[in-house]
Amino acid sequence: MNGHVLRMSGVGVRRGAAELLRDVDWVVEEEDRWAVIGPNGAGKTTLLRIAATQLFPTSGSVDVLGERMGEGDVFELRPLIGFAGSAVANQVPDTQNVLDLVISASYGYLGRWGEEYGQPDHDRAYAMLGQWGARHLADRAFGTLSEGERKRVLIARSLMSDPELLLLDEPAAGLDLGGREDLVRRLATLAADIDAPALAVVTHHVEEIPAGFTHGLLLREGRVVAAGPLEYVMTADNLSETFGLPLKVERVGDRWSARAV
Ligand SMILES: Nc1ncnc2c1ncn2[C@@H]1O[C@H](COP(=O)(O)OP(=O)(O)OP(=O)(O)O)[C@@H](O)[C@H]1O
Repeated sequence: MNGHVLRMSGVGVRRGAAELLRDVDWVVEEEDRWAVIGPNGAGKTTLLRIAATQLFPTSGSVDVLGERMGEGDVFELRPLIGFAGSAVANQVPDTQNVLDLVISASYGYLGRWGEEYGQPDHDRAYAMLGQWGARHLADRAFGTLSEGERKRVLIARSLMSDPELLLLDEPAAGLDLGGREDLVRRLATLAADIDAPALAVVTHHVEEIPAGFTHGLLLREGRVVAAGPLEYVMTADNLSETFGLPLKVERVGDRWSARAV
């Protein structure tokens, strides 16, 4: 696997005249925990969908878990890549049972289609739901869950197959303050687990970067403003350029905050 979980070189995505991503280089190693930060429309979801092998770039090369995209069978890779976000949530029928949604992820499916699962699968699905504070939701229909409950169920689902790369697209979006802090704390616990997969979490807000995250990638209008260890990337200059306004950035303990000056 050359030590890299993910390597993008010169990646671009074009749709008509629009350049969604431009010349993106990004290397994720096994032990990395990345925050991908940028304003609305910066290309964050597009970037994550490429990493999840759901979208093929127009230019450049992508290696995921040792496979060059376009050369191997992506269906074999998919159970090794956990992916949660609104792109996944939007595909889940409202009537989908939560336990079935989680358990079926071990085979890369989105919901149950009559296949049989053993006791170990059930035990792991309950364990994953428990780890994300959602065990009590196992028998509910997905459409009846609150936004925060959906987020936690989808993260539990994304970990079901014991992936080597976990991609979370705006896991804290739409959560109230308590819900956000609970989620950020759970993500910090995951980040501290040496057996956890490589992580990449998309957010608009530096306040949502969990403790223990190691790297940051700042995106603006499809291009990388800065990428690397958080302490080097999270400067006022870099974040001001990323969001297009003068910002003051502070590190408060193991968390970050930013506000306009
Ligand atoms: N098929 C398409 N044709 C043209 N433009 C597109 C297409 N798909 C996406 N875009 C544009 O590409 C840009 C990047 O979209 P993307 O969803 O990756 O951004 P994002 O950083 O995740 O945004 P947000 O934070 O608002 O979710 C947006 O301006 C979007 O409108």
